[in-house]
Amino acid sequence: LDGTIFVEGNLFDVDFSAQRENILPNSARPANSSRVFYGIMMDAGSTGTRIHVYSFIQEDPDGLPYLHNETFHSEEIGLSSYVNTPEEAGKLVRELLKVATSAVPRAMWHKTPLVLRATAGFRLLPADKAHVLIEEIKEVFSQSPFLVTSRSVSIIDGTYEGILAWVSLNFLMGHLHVDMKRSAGVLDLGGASTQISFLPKCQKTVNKAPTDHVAKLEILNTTYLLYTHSYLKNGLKVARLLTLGALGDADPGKKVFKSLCLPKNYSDNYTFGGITYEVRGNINGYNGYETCYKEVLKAIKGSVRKPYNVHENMFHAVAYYYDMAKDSGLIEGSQDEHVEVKRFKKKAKEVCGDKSKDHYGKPFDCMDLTYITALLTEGFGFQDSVGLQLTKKVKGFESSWALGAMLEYLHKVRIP
Ligand SMILES: Nc1ccn([C@@H]2O[C@H](COP(=O)(O)OP(=O)(O)O)[C@@H](O)[C@H]2O)c(=O)n1
Ligand SMILES: [Ca+2]
Repeated sequence: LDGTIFVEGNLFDVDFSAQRENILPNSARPANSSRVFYGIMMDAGSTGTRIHVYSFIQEDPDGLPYLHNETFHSEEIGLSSYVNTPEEAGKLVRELLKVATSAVPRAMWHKTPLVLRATAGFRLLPADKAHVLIEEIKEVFSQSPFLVTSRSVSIIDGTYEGILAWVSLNFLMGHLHVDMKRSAGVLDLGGASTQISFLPKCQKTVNKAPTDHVAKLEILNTTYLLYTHSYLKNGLKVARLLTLGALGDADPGKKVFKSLCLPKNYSDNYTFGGITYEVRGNINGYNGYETCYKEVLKAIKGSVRKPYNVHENMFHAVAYYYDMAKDSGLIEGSQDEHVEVKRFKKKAKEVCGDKSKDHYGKPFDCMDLTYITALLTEGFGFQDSVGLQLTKKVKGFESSWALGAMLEYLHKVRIP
């Protein structure tokens, strides 16, 4: 595990196992001999860039640490949208790092690992453009006072993202520390990709899954087989482009993309990943839930796969599942709420059928709610009566893959 590490501009070769000891410093030991340490994880998502500054307490050196505190800040612009202006991406990262310098005590800066993981927005960029952005971020990191290694900045693949979201949620719920049998599945709907992850209870679910839908995960010397898969382009914002038939168009500037999911008189520009598309409602034809449903299936049929027995698990639905439920009034959002799949359908029908409003301000609500309904039922095979736990935070902490990624970086979980 030897590698190269940058510390304040100097280049060293280090043994990461030794480095690991430095990450959990003796000097931070309180009287009760438990150790406190910090870790900084940036989430370069397709629609936002976030920083999580964690402090952990390590009581048993061989066990999992406990999460003590999290300082979180989010900016609603994805670094991948700076595809043609990398210096702007660098500026945003530098800005976000200020959150870390004020959250981590100065004496701990040089021992605190700084990590950024990018998801589907970066996966969709041409490799050379993604590389330039990553190099820009590495440059900003190397100038920071934190502990930066050759592993600090990378694009994670969808399988990792799915596993790490599962680790985060179940870590926060205490299942990893105590009873794995009570683990919950995770449905994560991002802007550009979507993940489903759960620990199958029946062997047949594993046996029937394609090999790339099953991943090994090692926690404290025990190996688990997770069902996990990430569907690139099935995030909410990219699914809009698929529904409009606009994704991958070489010259979208010259075309108008229409959908029966949009209000008839709607006409505007839609920008994603640094590309702008002209979109309109379809004046000809009936626009409502049924016709919209047929359109959104374009994004799902033939790509999203039903696990053998998806009903054996309880699922937490995070990210856009939560945000859309909250924004459309399906849940109050004051705390986590249990919502049956059919309530997404009911809400979609209500919004798509509401001709009294132009839906200006929220023109995509009909498309988005219909897509979520179709993804859950036609895509993953959930029955209407199944309840999902809509989750934003667990015990006050963000339920994001970022925490799992931090634990993986600290070698507390391994993905062999
Ligand atoms: N810590 C976080 C990060 C993102 N999100 C949600 O994730 C969705 C956006 O996904 P994203 O920008 O990370 O896109 P992907 O790169 O995951 O496809 C929004 O619904 C955000 O509110 C969240 O709920 N909590
Ligand atoms: Ca995400």
